[in-house]
Amino acid sequence: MGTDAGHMHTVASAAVIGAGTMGCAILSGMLAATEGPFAAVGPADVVAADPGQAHRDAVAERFGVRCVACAADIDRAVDVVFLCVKPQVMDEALRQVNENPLLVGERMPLFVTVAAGLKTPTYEAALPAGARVVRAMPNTPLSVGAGATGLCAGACATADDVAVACGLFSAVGCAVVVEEDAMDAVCAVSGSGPAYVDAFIEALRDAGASLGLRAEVAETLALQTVLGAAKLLQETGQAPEEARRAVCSPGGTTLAGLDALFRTGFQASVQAAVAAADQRSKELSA
Ligand SMILES: NC(=O)C1=CN([C@@H]2O[C@H](COP(=O)(O)OP(=O)(O)OC[C@H]3O[C@@H](n4cnc5c(N)ncnc54)[C@H](O)[C@@H]3O)[C@@H](O)[C@H]2O)C=CC1
Ligand SMILES: O=C(O)[C@@H]1CCC=N1
Repeated sequence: MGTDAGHMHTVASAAVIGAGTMGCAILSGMLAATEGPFAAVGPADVVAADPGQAHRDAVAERFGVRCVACAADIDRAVDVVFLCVKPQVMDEALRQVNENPLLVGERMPLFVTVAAGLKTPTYEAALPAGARVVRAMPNTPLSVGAGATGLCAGACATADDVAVACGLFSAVGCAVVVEEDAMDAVCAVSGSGPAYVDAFIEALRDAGASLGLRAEVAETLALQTVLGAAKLLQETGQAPEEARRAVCSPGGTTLAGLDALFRTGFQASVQAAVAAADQRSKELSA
């Protein structure tokens, strides 16, 4: 990595191992970045590795980056390697990284992993001693530039390494740094969170349909309401409690609705969902 005048490390080249949903979101973020550590990275500086020919063709076409079948085939040294394969095949992907002297030689890249459940010591044990690892837990809205990512540093990662990883995830949403023991909670809140919000939109749509709205109309209204409520909070900086009160007229419809929502256990349901996901994340990483 080079150092610019502001002493912030800049990235000149990167590899993405696993060009699926997350890998493509990361490719898109790094190639679109006009500021931050990835600002200078262009398609010619990036290589993607994926065993799926269809994936490779799609990625080459969409991003104009070079594609190879696996990490062992990467034919250049890079500054950062993003590990974006499923946890179940991470062993194999790391074995292929280890087969490549350009990736595990004297000048090792920074490794940034997005796999759920696998802890940084797992990577540090699989890679040569001294490997710098940053673990990230993004979510699916990353692919539309609106991700929420929690990150933590492995034992050998430097503050600059964390800043580099944050720079990427901030380009496609927001990024927060946490201790590794908080990663299960991050997974439970924001990693899995888009699915809870989807379930809420489904429920709001179905409730509207049960009142006689056409399902498409109810879905359009439910979706835009969730998007709009989140945008209002983000743009005004209001607390959700405050924004919620602004919707409520005394003796009006919203208070009647909220009363029923809370009486029937909405907060307890969300609490239970996050606790169950946190527990499952702990089991998966045990
Ligand atoms: N989908 C989600 O909501 C989230 C996923 N994650 C993590 O992101 C990682 C990737 O997930 P997705 O992108 O959703 O999966 P995906 O299935 O869309 O992409 C994985 C890609 O890895 C490729 N692959 C398999 N073996 C490989 C190998 N040895 N070398 C190179 N590529 C290989 C597959 O062909 C596939 O294209 C997972 O570890 C998951 O835990 C993290 C946060 C949220
Ligand atoms: O469901 C899962 O296990 C992964 C982690 C966060 C989102 N998807």
